[in-house]
Amino acid sequence: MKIAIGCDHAGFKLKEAIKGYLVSKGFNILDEGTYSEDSVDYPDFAAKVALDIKNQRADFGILICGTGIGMSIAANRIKGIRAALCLFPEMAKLARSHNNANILVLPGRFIAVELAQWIVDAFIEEKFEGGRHENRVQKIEEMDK
Ligand SMILES: O=C(CO)[C@H](O)[C@H](O)[C@H](O)COP(=O)(O)O
Repeated sequence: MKIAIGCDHAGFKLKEAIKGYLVSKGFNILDEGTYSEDSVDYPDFAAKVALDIKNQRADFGILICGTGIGMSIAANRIKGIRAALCLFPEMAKLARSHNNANILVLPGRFIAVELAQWIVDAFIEEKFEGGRHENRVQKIEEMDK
């Protein structure tokens, strides 16, 4: 599985930690930056990761900014993207099983590394349930038209 990951300066430290964690578990990582704590604009990195998913260069995306809010707003502007800001593993499971989310968003300034790792694990392991949720996700897709 290939995972695209991106962040702004506020998410850089957590991005590095999550990247190392995923590499140690054998995942193939596409690191779209940023590559330091120098101030940058989160929409630039949200767009890179969202387009990686849209154009099938990666299976899932992970985006990290200070709160996770800016990255969520920006990534969800790209057609076909369902980016979910998750604060607990259960939210990540539901983002996958109910919403078929394709990008996990994390708040770099408000979460410990260990909890973020549990959230990432939950997101990656969970599958979309389909069924009643299929129709709901389809209705979201139709809003793009
Ligand atoms: O978009 C955000 C707020 O919802 C992110 O948390 C950004 O990381 C944050 O705005 C960056 O703020 P800074 O003062 O420029 O470090």
